[in-house]
Amino acid sequence: MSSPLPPVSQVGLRLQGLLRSRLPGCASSQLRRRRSLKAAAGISVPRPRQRLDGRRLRAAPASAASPPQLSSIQSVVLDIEGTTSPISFVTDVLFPYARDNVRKHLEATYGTDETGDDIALLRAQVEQDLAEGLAGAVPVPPEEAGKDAVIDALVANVEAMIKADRKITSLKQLQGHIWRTGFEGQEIKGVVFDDVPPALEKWHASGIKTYIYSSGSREAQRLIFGNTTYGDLRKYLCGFFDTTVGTKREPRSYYEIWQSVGVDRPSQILFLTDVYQEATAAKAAGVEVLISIRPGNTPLPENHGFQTITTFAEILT
Ligand SMILES: CSCCC(=O)C(=O)COP(=O)(O)O
Repeated sequence: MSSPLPPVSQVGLRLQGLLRSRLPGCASSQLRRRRSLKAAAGISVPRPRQRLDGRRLRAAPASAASPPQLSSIQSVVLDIEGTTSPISFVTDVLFPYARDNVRKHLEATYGTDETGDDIALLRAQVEQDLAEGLAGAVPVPPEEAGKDAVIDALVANVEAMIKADRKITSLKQLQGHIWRTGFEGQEIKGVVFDDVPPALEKWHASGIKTYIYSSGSREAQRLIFGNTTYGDLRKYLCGFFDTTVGTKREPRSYYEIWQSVGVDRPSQILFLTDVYQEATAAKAAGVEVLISIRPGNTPLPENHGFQTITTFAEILT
């Protein structure tokens, strides 16, 4: 499963000589085949946009100390918090919204299948936390104790989980459902850095497939990218991965993503993250990694050994 990365000096940001006959975005080879069949039958097929040529793919000279090469990248996988979006958007907007609305959400949706699933996942997590003696875990009484007692206990657990910034599926799934109300009511807008939309658009146009891998649930990811201050960016994205594929600090998760993305080698995937442990896990799985340095991010360990970027514009021009 692992394939060693080239030395940092050889890893770079120039996406040169990328797939010569790519269709824009997420089009599969099956779609490519359908296009050529239709073309052969004389049916008019919209032409994919011209691939980027070498000149347009040159790395931005200003920010890259030594112009880098990532000549075989076919897919880009993006972390959200600290990479596509400011950490403050997550910690100062999303998390408080979930904390402030968890009780209201549970009260309004108690008895629905969706919330029943959310509660079952939370119960299982709390039982595990209690068995491990985790601080902040509160027993959740059985349903017979009544809706109010169950909700009181759930709210206490969820508040503790949010405070501890736990990246667990049970919390993330519920948060996504709470955020949905905020996005639908336009109380929340997805925030991405200015350089993200143009990069997504250019990668899409050049046939590079871009995916999101976040601890936030896939539904939450779709809400964020579907409702950004730049509009709906989902048209540039080919898929979403969350903790159901595994946690972001385990190499196995990146192996699973590689299998789903479907490229020949993990080294054809570029993962961008701000978290050193995630970068290390991805690298161990043979995936190429760049670390994102954004305002407000946690400083990296000294001698971390990864190449860094401060804007996606360093990966394209
Ligand atoms: C779907 S975005 C919400 C972000 C979130 O809940 C989170 O914990 C951030 O995780 P990431 O893996 O994007 O750093």
